[in-house]
Amino acid sequence: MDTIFALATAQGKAGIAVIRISGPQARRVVEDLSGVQPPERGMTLRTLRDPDGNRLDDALILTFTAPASFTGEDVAELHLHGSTAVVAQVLRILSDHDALRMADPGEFTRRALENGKMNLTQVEGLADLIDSETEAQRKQAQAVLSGKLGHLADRWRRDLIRAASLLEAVIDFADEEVPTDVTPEVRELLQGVLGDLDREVAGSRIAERIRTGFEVAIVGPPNAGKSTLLNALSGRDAAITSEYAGTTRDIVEVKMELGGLPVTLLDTAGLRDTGDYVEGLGIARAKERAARADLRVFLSDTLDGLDVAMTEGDIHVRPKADLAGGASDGVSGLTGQGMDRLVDDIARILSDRSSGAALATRERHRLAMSDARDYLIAAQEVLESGPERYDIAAEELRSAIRKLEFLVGRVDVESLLDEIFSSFCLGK
Ligand SMILES: Nc1nc2c(ncn2[C@@H]2O[C@H](COP(=O)(O)OP(=O)(O)OP(=O)(O)O)[C@@H](O)[C@H]2O)c(=O)[nH]1
Ligand SMILES: [K+]
Ligand SMILES: [Mg+2]
Repeated sequence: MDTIFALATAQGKAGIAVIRISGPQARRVVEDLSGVQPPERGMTLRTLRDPDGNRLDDALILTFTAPASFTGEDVAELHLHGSTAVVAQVLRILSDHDALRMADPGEFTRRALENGKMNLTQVEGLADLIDSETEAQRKQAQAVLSGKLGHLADRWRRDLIRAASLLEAVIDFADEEVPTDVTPEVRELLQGVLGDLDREVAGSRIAERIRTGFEVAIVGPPNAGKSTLLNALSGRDAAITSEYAGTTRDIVEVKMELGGLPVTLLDTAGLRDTGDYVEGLGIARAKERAARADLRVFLSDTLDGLDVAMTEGDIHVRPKADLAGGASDGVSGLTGQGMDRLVDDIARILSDRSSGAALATRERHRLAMSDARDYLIAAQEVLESGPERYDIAAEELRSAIRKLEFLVGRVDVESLLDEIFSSFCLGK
């Protein structure tokens, strides 16, 4: 096994930079750099030198011994002064060391997976945690990282293995008197797992949304003040505004955090009949994206003639509240009137929906679980036609079990790994 190294902290100037080294030669490398054998496990302050004895930096060195480390291998961390020059020089010296090579993206985590330190869903949770930008994303990623989805899948798997072995026992008795009727217990086990799977599959789209962000589209007629509102909500001049109707054509997207949730706000072209070819293209885009968005904010006096359907949970708010006087319940991007309430409304609607979020946060999870569910439903049907067909029911159960094993990465994962790890950055 190669010993690998990489900068674990972000590129650029900082108080501290951490270089991580993992593999059988980790301690030897530290000894070469510091001139002293590091403790098996612990922390020391040492001066690092290049092979010619030139001082590189004073570093805090952390050492871990296999298997009690992140990767499950011997690991050393060099906590350096976070100067780009120091980091560049130490990385250069490490590259020249014959026992080392630079890690591939995600390689530390891949080793952790291969050494059984985490399962596949936890790896995904870790990637999400590193990417998380909002409170909801952080909490969701930490739940996945803590192994909750994996534990759930393991419980389902145990129950299904129990059900399959009950059926197998009857099959083995084929020509003799069957000791007991196993159907009730198998039925109960299948129902329990199916109920859980239904709930997880149902909540997985919302969970996926928390991971990737909710889309909120602002729609309305031209000159309603959509772009002005987007700018006010995002606190920057993201979209062009003007008194000319038909200013916005392309969709303008702004990512922001609303009530702890990740939201991408969409500004869209004003909806109207137009003879202008390019404006017409913009309006077609507006309609298409608005229809796909998770939530629409209709900024308009009337909903008539907009040609975008208002669905349950959407918001309708009157524009230019400042012109209507203080009593208006509308919103004004120009003065800020009504904006707090609009933000609260959006956040409340999205967080109500988020309460049903599953632990499954990816399409991969959803597909594995709904496949498992299909096999279980098939098994249920076959089960009711009696012991003669138990062998078929057992086969369906085994297929369901394989899907759950796929979910946590017990089987058939090689093809998945490259895809998952390629999304990691270097040093993770
Ligand atoms: N009084 C008042 N004027 C506003 C308000 N919001 C926007 N305006 C003005 O209305 C005009 C149109 O604003 P925009 O933000 O460009 O409107 P829009 O809905 O994006 O327009 P299109 O992109 O053309 O569809 C500009 O002159 C804005 O300054 C508001 O809340 N109150
Ligand atoms: K305009
Ligand atoms: Mg606009």
